[in-house]
Amino acid sequence: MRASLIQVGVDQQEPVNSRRERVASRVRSQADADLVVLPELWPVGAFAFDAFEEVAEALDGPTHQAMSAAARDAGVWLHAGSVIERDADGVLYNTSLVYSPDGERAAHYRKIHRFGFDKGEATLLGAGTEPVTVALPDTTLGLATCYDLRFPELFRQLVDAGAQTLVVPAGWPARRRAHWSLLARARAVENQTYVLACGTGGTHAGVEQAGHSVIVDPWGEVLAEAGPDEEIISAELDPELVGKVRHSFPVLRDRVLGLPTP
Ligand SMILES: O=C(O)CCC(=O)C(=O)O
Repeated sequence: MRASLIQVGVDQQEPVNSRRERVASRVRSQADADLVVLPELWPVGAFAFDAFEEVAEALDGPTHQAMSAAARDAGVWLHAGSVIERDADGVLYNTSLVYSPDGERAAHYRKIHRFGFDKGEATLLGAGTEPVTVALPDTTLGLATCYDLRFPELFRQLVDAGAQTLVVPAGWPARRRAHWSLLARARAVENQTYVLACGTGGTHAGVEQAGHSVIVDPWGEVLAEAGPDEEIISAELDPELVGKVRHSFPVLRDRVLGLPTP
């Protein structure tokens, strides 16, 4: 199973509509992949808070239209990264979208852990409340977004629900790049899963992005890693490797649950 991560360079000089078309054509260029992954909030930029209201869209909005068509044309499963979603009550969310190869939206996931402490996303957006897994023919995806990467309990919940490939779109800042790379590998090792961590490149809203998207296998080996700018990385995933690693080194079996509070 071939996975491609498109590390989109987000430049605010590029109009959102142009970026949508450009990214859709990059998705179409990956027709030899089974699964294509895009980053967090690539239409607007994860730190372009001032633009969130303006670009907010319904679940069937312009990004949905473009990504559904691109997935169908390429014949791939597409994790289309995330958009600023506006729901029927006017609440905004950071929402990831997943499409099947026939262009149907297979799932959406509203980011649970909002970043910014008392600023930015944490004050502008509503919080998701539901972990989401998506069954593909060869693997089950567990969905998380950017700051979620710091919360291992969410990933354990996804693994308990059957996730074998954890997908993490992000807009991670360059100044904490070491955390990004470390946590992506840690989530793979501790959960014995593939991790597909897809960030953005370039600089937007004055925040230099880490880039360095990475594909990690269930033993913690890095199969592919991007540099800082727009780039596509790919790797072959062996759907049987998750089971093999869990069988030969059965750490998950040794979990001790329900310990008393000290
Ligand atoms: O946790 C971090 O250091 C970065 C998180 C972030 O940028 C985000 O969730 O948008």
